[in-house]
Amino acid sequence: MSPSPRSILFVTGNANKLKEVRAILLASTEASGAPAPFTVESQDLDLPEIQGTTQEVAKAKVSAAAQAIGGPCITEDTALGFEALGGLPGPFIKYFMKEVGHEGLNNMLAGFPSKRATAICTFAYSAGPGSEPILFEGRTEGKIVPARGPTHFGWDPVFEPEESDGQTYAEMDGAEKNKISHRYRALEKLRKFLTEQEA
Ligand SMILES: O=c1nc[nH]c2c1ncn2[C@H]1C[C@H](O)[C@@H](COP(=O)(O)OP(=O)(O)OP(=O)(O)O)O1
Ligand SMILES: [Mg+2]
Repeated sequence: MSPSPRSILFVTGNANKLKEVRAILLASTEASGAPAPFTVESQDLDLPEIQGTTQEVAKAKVSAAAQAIGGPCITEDTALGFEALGGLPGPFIKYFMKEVGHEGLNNMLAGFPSKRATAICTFAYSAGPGSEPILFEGRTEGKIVPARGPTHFGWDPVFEPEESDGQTYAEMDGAEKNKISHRYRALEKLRKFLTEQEA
């Protein structure tokens, strides 16, 4: 009989992230044929998010989460960087989305020849309060386009990945997005780390 998998606490207030993380882990487990190395439980905490690089933001967030929880946990930060703007908005994309929306993100690039953008996902793992966070990063290259597709999840309608045959993330089937997404690529690294830790 296989032991029940360890449960990892994912501190996030974003239900779409949690849904994608669970779907990606399920698909990886099915593909490998091995039992799930871990399951994901979630808790929503209102954590301060500092200014800085994606790595600095991710480390500070998971450290605050581990402190608040008093134990091991993971967090995830998503950034969207525009080539023409030297990587901005980057980790500040949430505030840009809220204030200027899909149209504003497009207008920000008017006058720049390059519409290239990189979606960056950074998972951070902390073994507990005071321990040094470990980061797992995934990137997907694409471009910013006028919004197309359902508007359920953030900037999905304005991001067209290079590997998508001309569809935006929002137009893609969820399972297809999860095969090439920034989140998938970062989560694969985290999954390998946690699987090796178990062994
Ligand atoms: O795959 C994605 N496709 C489209 N939009 C996305 C995606 N992933 C995050 N997003 C949005 C949500 C938020 O507007 C910003 C990231 O901000 P970020 O701080 O990482 O997320 P959050 O505050 O919603 O949740 P959390 O409690 O985990 O910090 O980009
Ligand atoms: Mg956040």
